[in-house]
Amino acid sequence: MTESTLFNSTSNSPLHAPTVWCVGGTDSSGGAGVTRDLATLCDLGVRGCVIVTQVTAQSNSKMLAQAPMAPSVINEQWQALASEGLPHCIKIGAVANDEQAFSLCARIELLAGPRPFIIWDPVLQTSSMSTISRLSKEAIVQLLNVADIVTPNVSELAALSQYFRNQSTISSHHDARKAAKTLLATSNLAEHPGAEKATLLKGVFVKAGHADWQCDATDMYFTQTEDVSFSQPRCDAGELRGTGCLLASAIAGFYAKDYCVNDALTLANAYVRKVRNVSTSQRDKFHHPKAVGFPTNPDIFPTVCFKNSVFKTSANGEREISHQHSSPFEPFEPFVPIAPKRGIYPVVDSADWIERLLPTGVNIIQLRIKSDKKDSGQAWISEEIKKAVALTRGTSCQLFINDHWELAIEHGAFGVHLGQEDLFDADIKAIRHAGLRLGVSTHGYAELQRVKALSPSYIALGHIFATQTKTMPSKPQGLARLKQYVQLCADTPTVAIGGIDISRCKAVANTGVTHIAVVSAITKATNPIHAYSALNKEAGYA
Ligand SMILES: Cc1ncc(COP(=O)(O)OP(=O)(O)O)c(N)n1
Ligand SMILES: Cc1ncsc1CCOP(=O)(O)O
Ligand SMILES: [Mg+2]
Repeated sequence: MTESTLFNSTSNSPLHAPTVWCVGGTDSSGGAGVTRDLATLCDLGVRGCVIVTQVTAQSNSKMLAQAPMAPSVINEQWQALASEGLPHCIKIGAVANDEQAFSLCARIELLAGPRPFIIWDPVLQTSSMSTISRLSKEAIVQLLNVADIVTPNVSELAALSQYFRNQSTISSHHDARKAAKTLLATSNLAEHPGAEKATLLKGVFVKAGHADWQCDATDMYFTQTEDVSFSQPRCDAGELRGTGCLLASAIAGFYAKDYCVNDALTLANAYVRKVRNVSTSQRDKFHHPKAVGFPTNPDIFPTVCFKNSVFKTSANGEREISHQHSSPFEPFEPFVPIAPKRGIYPVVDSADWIERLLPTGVNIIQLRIKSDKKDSGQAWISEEIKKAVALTRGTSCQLFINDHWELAIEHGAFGVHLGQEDLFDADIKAIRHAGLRLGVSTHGYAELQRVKALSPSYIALGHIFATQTKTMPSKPQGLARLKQYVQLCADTPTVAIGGIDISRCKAVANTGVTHIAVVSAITKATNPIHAYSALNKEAGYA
């Protein structure tokens, strides 16, 4: 076959079923490499395909022989797969040598149309300390420039980053961050003028495995603008083979299942914990991962912490961090939960609406005044909040104020509702101290695991369906995920929001969510009072 017919046979449309191509070496012992990748993907219900870069003859403790594939054999495997359509994700593991790396990168760069997400797990050595990847600086730069994320452990991060900086050891979070930022900087638009933004390295996920300075086991994810950490108590129950491959292939699998990157990282962390818990309880010297399925149990999920950097460009054009917002929430006393009675939660934009809805007996309501009305000025907003507080005082209606936490405290509202961004700026301690309740928005696993550390009065989960009310940066979550989130929230009350109307509210209530928040289903109804009662009844709350 000629080069052009090979490429003509490539379908650019992604395959329908979640699919991951695993590029890497075989491990005859079954502990690591593509052998491990396939077992992980199968456990997660994802189709795994392989492109073998080398065959290794190894036992649990020894490497006996290695045979790298010729680049032409790698190309043939690639073409065989590509003729059936592209996967959602390509996970690259051990690449034996430069020749293989250059050929793979050329394949990836030639992909037209929306590219699969590319995870490079830079496996350099086996756990028995045999080198399985010898790459030059040029090959590393090329791989960094085709990958979306790279997932080194601390030793691999040190080995990769030594080419680009003076320091080669990593013995603190600060070192890890600096090394990761160095890798991110190699993927630079200026050096690749033809490159589209979407093809640049987005993040470096540093696996906690060899981070001996940590008390907890904390995986660290560094992007250009954000640091995210995923912490679990360290698990001393023996060593498990192939955890690096397990974690990277789980990330690939969850991404292929259409989870956003931060959620795929959170789920993969929980998955590895579950595998560890189950697989290391036996008495074998070498533990091999067992199939455990999709993670659902709250106990195995990490605590997630976000740190956002705000950049400023200096006079000489260099971008530097001007300050950072962080959210390592101090251990708070839990916020008082909302009343346990399940119900419809109207979200409205004026005190007049609250006055109109109060006679229905509504027991939770939110005043959400956004930008168009903000033009009326801070004084107007303050007046509206004051009126709303006065209207609900002495009633059983729990009034939450969206965004304006200082005014909510000033006027003595029942509670405040804050989104993820709001949490960086709000004084959570002051809200807690003033005795207000706190509701928080989340849009997936990572955010949920972030806010659980706050012990809020309720956790909002959204958006469940497409909504016309607000432009959302995330995808609709749907009912299946909502059900999983409700389970993860355990005893904390939950609120579903986004695109919920009378035709959907029964199915939403059936997920076990304690409250259903609606904007347009009430404010755009011909008869809002009737709409409120009908929603409550349909959900089975009345
Ligand atoms: C109950 C409920 N859930 C989610 C939101 C959204 O809050 P946030 O993410 O801060 O976005 P804005 O409402 O401020 O646009 C909410 N208000 N209420
Ligand atoms: C404020 C907000 N946050 C997430 S979805 C949403 C709007 C929900 O409005 P609607 O009920 O009309 O879809
Ligand atoms: Mg907000």
